[in-house]
Amino acid sequence: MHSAQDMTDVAVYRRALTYFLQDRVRIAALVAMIAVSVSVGLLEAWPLAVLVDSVLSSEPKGNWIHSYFLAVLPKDKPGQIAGLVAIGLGLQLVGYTAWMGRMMINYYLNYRGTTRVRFDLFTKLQNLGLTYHRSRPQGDSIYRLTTDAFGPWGIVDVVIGTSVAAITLTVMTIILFSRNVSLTLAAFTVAPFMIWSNWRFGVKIHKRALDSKQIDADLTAHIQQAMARIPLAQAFRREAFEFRRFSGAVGRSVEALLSLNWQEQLYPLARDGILSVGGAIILGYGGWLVYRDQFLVPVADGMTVGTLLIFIDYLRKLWDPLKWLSEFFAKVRIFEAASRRVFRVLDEPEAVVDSPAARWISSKPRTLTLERVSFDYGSGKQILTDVSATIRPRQMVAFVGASGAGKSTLLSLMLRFYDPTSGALRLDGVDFRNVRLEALRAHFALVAQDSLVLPATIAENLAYGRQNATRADIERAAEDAGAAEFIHPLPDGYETVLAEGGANLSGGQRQRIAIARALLSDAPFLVLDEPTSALDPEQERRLIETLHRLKGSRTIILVTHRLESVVDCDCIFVMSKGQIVERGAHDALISSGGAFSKARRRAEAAE
Ligand SMILES: Nc1ncnc2c1ncn2[C@@H]1O[C@H](COP(=O)(O)OP(=O)(O)OP(=O)(O)O)[C@@H](O)[C@H]1O
Repeated sequence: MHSAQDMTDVAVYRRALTYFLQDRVRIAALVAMIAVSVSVGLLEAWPLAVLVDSVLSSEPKGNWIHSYFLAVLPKDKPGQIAGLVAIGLGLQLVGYTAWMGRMMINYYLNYRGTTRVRFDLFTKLQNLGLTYHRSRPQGDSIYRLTTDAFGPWGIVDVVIGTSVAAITLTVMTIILFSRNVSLTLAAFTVAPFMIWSNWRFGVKIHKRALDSKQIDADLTAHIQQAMARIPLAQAFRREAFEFRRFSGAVGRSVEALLSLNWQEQLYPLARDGILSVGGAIILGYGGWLVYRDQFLVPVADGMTVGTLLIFIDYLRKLWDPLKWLSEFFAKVRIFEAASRRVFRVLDEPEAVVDSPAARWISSKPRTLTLERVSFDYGSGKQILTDVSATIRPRQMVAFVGASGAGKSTLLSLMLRFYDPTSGALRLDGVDFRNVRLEALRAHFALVAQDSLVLPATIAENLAYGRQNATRADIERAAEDAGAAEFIHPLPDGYETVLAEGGANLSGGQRQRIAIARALLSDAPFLVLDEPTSALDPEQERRLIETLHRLKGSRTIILVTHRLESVVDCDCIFVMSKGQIVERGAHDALISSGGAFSKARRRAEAAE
């Protein structure tokens, strides 16, 4: 399959259509509804024409269309009048029903198809690696999911609408020409102006509406960022600066809206102006033709009042199909661009994928081996170089080293957020790349540096990694992580709802929630990135005790700057510039007098 970048337009349309193929029956129903409502629209004016020309006239002047109406009407005049009223009402009723059916099927197809697009896109975004997500603002993915996802339906809708418009216009033109060629030509003198104004306003309004939407999205993002920056702005007295930025964004939004409103007001003005001129031409010229054919030089098949009424009605009905036709290219381009943005993400290669040979392995304590692992984030700058290590089941090990040494990067490889550029990570000798991703990740419970908490209850936060956890499990994990002591005094306890980003918790409390969440998961490896950075010495001591207690049941991999917390680890890996430069138990490292012992001495001196 071609990637979205080099897909031809037709290929994009075809791909858009695939999202609606399973609704073919409904698409057929939609086309049927459209056919009914268009036909009713074309017939609407005929009962009046029949009434004027064939029923009320002393000399009936109807044509073959009239004869169809008359065939179903009674022979007496009152009966014919009543019959035409009934037909008129019936047509209205059928027209409204078909219109309603058309709109409901349209909504249904739109929402169902767009939901499928969104499901695909959401799943893809979830599978795309951190390299993708970190290289783009979050707003980009949100925009694709919320707005661009409507692109494929937009294409289908425009293609159906334009095809119907072309057919309607053709039928209307044939009927008009069959009634009177010169009046049809006169009526069509306003068609170029209709096309021009539809094209001009259609494109402008559409573009301005999109601009305005984008500017509003920017404004929302701006407000979100400004709210998050309030403490910073207050601390650095930047309120006036923030206000200027905010008022600038609001100003742009107002300007965009005004510019859109202006075009929205001009459009009906232009439309009504053109229709009035067209109406005047038909009334003037058509009126004269009726006078000529009926009174001046009467002719059998001449212009009648009824036909004039049809012309006046059809003039208004020309507007919609011409609008569809004149806007086709502009509209389809916009939806095509939106669809391409969706397909581009769907075609994005996934950095980390299950290979066909990947197999399922059960989650249990296993030996983790790093075998000459090297890695760079794609910029060419080597972050890890030839890192080798073996971590046996139920060991507690620590990675220590200066900031930027590559410790967190190494943990990311353990969760297979990335694959190494060379070398391999193995579980019981099996290369990570040969294990199903889900099975692999089930081995690891991560406490990341940022201690992410969700805007949900504390209990839901803790059970995020283990849906079937009982209240007893949750409380035990909270107890072990030292979180229970601040949860219990809360009025709603475990049912307390946490604010977005955990704003109603201290940094240490957030960290303990994240630790409890990891403890609650069944994963045999507990991977902790700086778990004690926000804890006070007492809390840190208790957490280390908990980790020691867990040592017998799980493998613990700790990344820390707090060297006193690694004293009892089975092995300490000292990292520098992406390499392991020392390794061993605490006492052995101290007695070797290397980098670790120097750092430990410096830390003790600082205390
Ligand atoms: N997503 C990324 N893209 C590019 N470079 C990155 C990315 N994440 C980290 N780096 C770089 O990789 C190097 C190692 O970073 P890493 O976070 O692994 O170090 P660390 O030892 O965990 O540091 P700290 O102790 O401060 O957390 C740093 O130079 C950092 O700038």
